[in-house]
Amino acid sequence: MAVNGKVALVTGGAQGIGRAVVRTLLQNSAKVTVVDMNKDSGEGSKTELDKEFGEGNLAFIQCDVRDGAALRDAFQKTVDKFGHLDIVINNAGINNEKNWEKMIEVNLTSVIKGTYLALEHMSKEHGKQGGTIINVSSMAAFLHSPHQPVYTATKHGVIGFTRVMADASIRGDYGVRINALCPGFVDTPLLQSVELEDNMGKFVKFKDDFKHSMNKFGVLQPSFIAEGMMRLVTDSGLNGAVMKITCSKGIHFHTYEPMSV
Ligand SMILES: NC(=O)C1=CN([C@@H]2O[C@H](COP(=O)(O)OP(=O)(O)OC[C@H]3O[C@@H](n4cnc5c(N)ncnc54)[C@H](O)[C@@H]3O)[C@@H](O)[C@H]2O)C=CC1
Ligand SMILES: CCCCCC(=O)/C=C/[C@H]1[C@H](O)CC(=O)[C@@H]1CCCCCCC(=O)O
Repeated sequence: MAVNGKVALVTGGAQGIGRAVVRTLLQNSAKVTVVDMNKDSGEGSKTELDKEFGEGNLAFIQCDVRDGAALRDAFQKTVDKFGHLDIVINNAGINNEKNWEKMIEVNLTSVIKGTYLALEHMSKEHGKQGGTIINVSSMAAFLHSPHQPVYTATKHGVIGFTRVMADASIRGDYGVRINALCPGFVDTPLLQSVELEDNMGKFVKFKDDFKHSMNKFGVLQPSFIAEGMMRLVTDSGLNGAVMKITCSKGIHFHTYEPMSV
């Protein structure tokens, strides 16, 4: 898929990895809607990006992705403003083992909601033109920390759901490619959460273990993750792929044993 002229929706696009991919999409002449709960970050990011890429290419919609009606409205507003939808990146995520029910809602339930809403606006089963979806998981699904049981569970869930939906898209001729992206540690504000009892609960006493892991595995830049995302967007041969991005191996893919049946 060529990106120029395409319309993208990115959840959690106001900062971190999401903001990096929003900027890359704009650099490639896409129209973008940023869906994020943080009004200040979202409006600030829009102001900066409008200065760099001109007005009319970026919309910011304040929305908590857990609010299904608001998320549905954000998708519709995107289509109303830009005419169609081609790319959806379900990126919004948190690290909160203390309020783990909320974390499941954000990291997994909202990714499912975002995927289904994306299909409503892109799938040929709904008379649309096709498109591509990226769901953001984590390397925590392959090399986990004992201090992140529910974060790890949500990221495993994203992979499982994404792989099944990719198969469903083939079987149902949706015309939509659906892939997962699994970064290692990335230099964003999310990493600061390991220091906070409000986020880690009883696991906060193990924060030095995270620092050790970061030193051992290295910390990636958001722009590199955006590079991987753009490959998932543009490579029409990728569906059901699980892209891994690490300091040691760069951008690569997980391979699964073929199913025996
Ligand atoms: N930073 C890292 O080391 C890694 C991050 N990831 C994943 O990448 C994704 C992005 O993370 P980062 O950019 O690092 O985090 P971040 O904390 O820097 O940015 C996350 C963005 O999502 C927004 N957000 C959070 N909850 C929301 C909600 N309920 N509704 C709407 N927006 C919401 C925040 O306002 C923020 O703008 C997450 O899914 C995270 O789990 C995966 C592997 C490593
Ligand atoms: C610290 C807040 C969690 C958000 C960032 C994230 O998803 C971190 C994942 C790490 C998890 O906490 C434990 C890990 O080891 C994950 C990173 C694994 C990187 C593996 C790199 C392997 C390699 O380079 O070969």
